[in-house]
Amino acid sequence: MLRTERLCAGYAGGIVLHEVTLDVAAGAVQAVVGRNGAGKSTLVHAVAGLVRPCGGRIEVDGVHVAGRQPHRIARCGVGLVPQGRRVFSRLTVAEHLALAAVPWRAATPTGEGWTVARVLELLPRLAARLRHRGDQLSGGEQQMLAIARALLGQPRVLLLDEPCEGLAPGLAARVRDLVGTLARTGLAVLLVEQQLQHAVEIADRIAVLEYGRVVYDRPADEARAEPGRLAAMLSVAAVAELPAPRPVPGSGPVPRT
Ligand SMILES: Nc1ncnc2c1ncn2[C@@H]1O[C@H](COP(=O)(O)OP(=O)(O)OP(=O)(O)O)[C@@H](O)[C@H]1O
Repeated sequence: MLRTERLCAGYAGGIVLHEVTLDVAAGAVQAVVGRNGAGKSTLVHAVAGLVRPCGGRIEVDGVHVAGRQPHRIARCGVGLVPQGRRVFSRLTVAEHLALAAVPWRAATPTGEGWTVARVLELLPRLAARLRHRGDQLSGGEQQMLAIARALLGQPRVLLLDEPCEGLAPGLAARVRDLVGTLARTGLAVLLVEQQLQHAVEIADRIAVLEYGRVVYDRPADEARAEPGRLAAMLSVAAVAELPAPRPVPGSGPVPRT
């Protein structure tokens, strides 16, 4: 669904991403972990069109999108949940959702488009906050709103830049559950995470970015079997073992978050 091939991107100060090749299948979560400044946000921004690539390819469902304007890439089915949520402090939840809704866009992989009603069914907490302004929401509610906004763009590829950053552990776990649930609707999810432990709970594959290069990219099961190697790559304290995948219901009703 999403493929970056030898993708290079950077800023006036120099190249940050060096020949990054990743494949994210529909229904799968590809986590990208790395230290501060490794280039994780640059990767997400390059895919979304916010940073112009200087080499390589970005394909969404086989269509080469690198270099297109962000709104055109969004129309190709790429949704971004940016780092720090970026909700508007003066707009209400209802106003955010109304602005984000694009019902004319192609349906999601399951054939069902995301409507405001469907999003609120998935995120009932937002339904109870419709009249609240962005600056009246908790961090977790803002994150839910940022995800809701991205879903209303009818993405087939969802880019999440550190969605659990700054959230209390319980809320962060709920966001991770939600990400797993969304992947199981058929979305291809590219999840940028600093916390290795968080990434392995929901990822199908784990890649490590080091100085803008992919130095590791394996199925999550293999990554879980070699926690020491990953910890060394990320220069984090040795982890005795990594958590098992979170059980995400594959069938039955969508859990409420
Ligand atoms: N707008 C920008 N202009 C110039 N340089 C930038 C810009 N944004 C990021 N950089 C630089 O690019 C490099 C990679 O930054 P990036 O934000 O992609 O890393 P990251 O892995 O997401 O880090 P973090 O985990 O701290 O968010 C850093 O050296 C950073 O200073």
